[in-house]
Amino acid sequence: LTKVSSSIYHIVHNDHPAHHAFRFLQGNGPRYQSLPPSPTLVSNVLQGNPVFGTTPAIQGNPFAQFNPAYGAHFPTGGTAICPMPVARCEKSAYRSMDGSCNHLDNPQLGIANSRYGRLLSPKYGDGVSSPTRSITGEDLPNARLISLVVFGERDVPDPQYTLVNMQWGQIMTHDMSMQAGGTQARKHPTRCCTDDGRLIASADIHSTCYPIIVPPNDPAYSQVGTECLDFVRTLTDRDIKCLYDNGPAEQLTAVTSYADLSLIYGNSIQQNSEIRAFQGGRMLVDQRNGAEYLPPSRNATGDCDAAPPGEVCYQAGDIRVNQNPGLAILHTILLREHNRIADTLAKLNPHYNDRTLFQEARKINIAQYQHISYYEWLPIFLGAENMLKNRLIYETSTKNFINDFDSSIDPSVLNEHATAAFRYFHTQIEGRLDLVSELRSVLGSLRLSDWMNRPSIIEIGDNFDSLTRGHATQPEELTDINFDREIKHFLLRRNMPFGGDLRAIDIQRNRDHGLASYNDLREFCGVRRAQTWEDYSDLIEVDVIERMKTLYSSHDDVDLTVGGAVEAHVEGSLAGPTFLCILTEQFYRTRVGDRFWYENGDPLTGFTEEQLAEVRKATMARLLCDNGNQISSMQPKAFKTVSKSNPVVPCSDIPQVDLTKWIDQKPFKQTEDVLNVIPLHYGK
Ligand code: HEM
Ligand SMILES: [Ca+2]
Repeated sequence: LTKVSSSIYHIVHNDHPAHHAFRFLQGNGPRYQSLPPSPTLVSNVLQGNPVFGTTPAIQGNPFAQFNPAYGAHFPTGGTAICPMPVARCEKSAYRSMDGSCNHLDNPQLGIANSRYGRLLSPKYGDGVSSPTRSITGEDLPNARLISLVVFGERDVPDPQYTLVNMQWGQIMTHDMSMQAGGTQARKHPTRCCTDDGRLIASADIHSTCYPIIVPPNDPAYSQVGTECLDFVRTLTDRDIKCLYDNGPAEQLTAVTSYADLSLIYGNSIQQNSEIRAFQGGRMLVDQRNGAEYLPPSRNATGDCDAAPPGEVCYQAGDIRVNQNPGLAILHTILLREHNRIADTLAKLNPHYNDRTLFQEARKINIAQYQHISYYEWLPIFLGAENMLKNRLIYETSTKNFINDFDSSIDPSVLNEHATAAFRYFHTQIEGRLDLVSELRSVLGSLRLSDWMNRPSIIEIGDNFDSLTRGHATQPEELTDINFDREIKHFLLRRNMPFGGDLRAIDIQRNRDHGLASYNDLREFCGVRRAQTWEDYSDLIEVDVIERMKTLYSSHDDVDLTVGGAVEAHVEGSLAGPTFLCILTEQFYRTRVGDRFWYENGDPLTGFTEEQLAEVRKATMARLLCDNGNQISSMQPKAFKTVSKSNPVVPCSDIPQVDLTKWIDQKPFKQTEDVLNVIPLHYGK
C-alpha cells in the first residue's frame, strides 16, 4: 500500500507526463482547487461503463453483480484507450432490473454500479483524493469535533410530520444511491488499461486494491486477481496516463439512480431472481404466524451482525434492509404490496403467466410509489409551490398524461445530493420508537440503537402493526441542527456502551467524495458567494458562524454538509437555499430523466388514462392499511400527525386503487424477462 501510495505521489508530484494537470497543487497556489473534468472523464461519466466499477465488496463475490450478458462481449483488443461499451437496446414495456436501456441512446445512464453525477467538479486537498487538507494547507477540523461543536442533540419533536415521513426518506435514499464498497470502506476506484488499451482493472489507490469485472474466463483475468497491488505497481506510463486522463475517479453508486423500487426488486437480474417466487408473479416471502415476511438473508452474520445466530435476518433488493426496524417494516410493506397486486391481477387476468403478472405488478407498485413520493411526500421537503414552478409536479386533473421525458438529462444521482444534501434529513431521525395500539395509545417503546442490524423485533407479538402505527403516530424530530443522540453517539453500537456518530460520518464522507465547498455550491446555486465569515450571516445565525469560525481556518473551507445544514430554511420547505437547490435539481432529473415515468401515457411503457387516474389515488395511508398484519384504521395523510383535520378513520374510508382497470382483454402474450441489452459491442 505504501509503495502504491508513494508511486502515486511520485506521479502527482514529479515529472510524470500527467504531471502538468497537477502543477498547481504545489507551491503557493490554492490547493483546494478543482480539476476541470477532462473530455474523457465527461464522456465516461456520460456513458457510465458497467464493466468498470463493480466492487467485490458489495456481495463478497466479485462477480455477483456481473451481468453475464456482458461477459461474452468483453473487449478483446482495439487501439483505443479503454474503449467504452455500446449497447443496443430493444424497446420494452418494462424497466430492466439494473436500469440499463432506460435511456435508449445512452443505455448505461443511471444504471447500478455506475458513477455518481456531479454539479461541480471534485475538489480534493491534493487534487486526486486526499480528504483532509484545506485551502490553507492545514488539516480540516476533525469531523467529530464539528459534529459536537456546530450541531446539537436536542430532542425537538416536529409539530407537523410523523416518523413515516422520515422513514420514507430513507426508502427513497436506498432506491436512489448506495456508495459502492459499503458504508465503512473508502473507495477511489481508478481505471487501469493494458498496453493495448483494454480496460482490465480498477484499483483503489488509497486503501485496498481490487480487480474488477474481468470475467474469470477472460484472458485478462490472469493479469489481475490477488496480485492487484503488484499489478498496479507495474503499470506502464501509458496505463498511468490513462488512469490520470480520467481525472480524479468518480465514486460509484451500486444501485439504479431511477426511482424504480430497486431496493425491493434488486439491481440486477441475478439479485432479482434470488428474491422472486417465479410463481403467480410473486416475490418470495416467508410465512410466519399467519403473516408474510421477507425471505432470509444468505449472509445473516454479516447483514445482521448485531443479532444472535439463528435470529431472522432479511434478504431484499437492497443489502441495507436490516439496518433499522422502520426500514425493514417499509420494505416488508412494499413487498407485500407487490404480492397483493400480483394476486389481484392473477384473479383479474387468469390468462397471464408468472412473468406478465410479475412485471405488471412491479410496474403498478413502482407507479404508486412514484406518485406517493412526488405528490404526497416530496412537497413536504421541497415545497409544493417550488415543485410546481420547477416542473417536478403538475396541477393534474385526474386524467392528464404528462410526458416530459428529456433525453438530454442525466438521471445519475448527484454526489452533492447523496453525500451532503439528502443526508441533512438524518436530522429527522428519532431514537425512540413507540409501539402504538389501534386506539393510538403508546404500549411501550424501543431504543433505536438496540435494534440496528437486528430486525427480528418486528416479528415479535403484535410489533409489526404497533411499530407501523407508532411511525404514523410519533412525530419525527424537527428538521434542524439537532441530531438524535442515538445516531450521534450510539450508531451501530452492537451491544457496546457507545457507538458511532452519523453526523461526523456524513461530514467525513463529504471529504472522501471531494465535494466542492459550501461556498462553491452557494455560488452555483445563485446565493451570493461569501468573501468573509460575516457574509454568511445572510443565511446562518451569528452564533453558528462563530462556532464554525473556531474550527475552520477559512470561511472557504466550510464543508457542504456543514454549511448547507445550518442555513435558515426557505419558507414552505425543509431546507435552506443551497440544499434546496441541490435537492430540486436532483428530483427534477430523477423525474424527467426517467423514460418510464408513470405519468407519461406512453402506449408501450405507460398506463391508460383510466389506469393513471387510479394510480393517482395511491396514498401512504392506504399502503399501510393494506399491508400491515391487521391495521384497520389510519389518518388519511400518514406523513402528517393526527389532528382534527387529519383524524384516524377506518381504512375502508381511505381511497383505494381500483385494479379492475387492469383487466386485459387482449389475447395472452408471453412476457420475457427483460434484459434489454442486446449485444454489447465495443465501438470505436
Ligand atoms: C433510522 C434512520 C437512518 C439511519 C440509521 C441512517 C444511517 C445511515 C448510514 C449509517 C449511512 C452510511 C453513512 C456512510 O458511511 O457514509 C447513511 C447514508 C445515507 N443516508 Fe441515512 N440513515 C437513516 C435515515 C435516512 C433518511 C431519513 C435519509 C433522507 C431522507 C437518509 C439519507 C441518506 C443518504 C442520502 C445516504 C447516502 C447514500 C449513498 O450511499 O449514496 N438516511 N445513512
Ligand atoms: Ca433505483
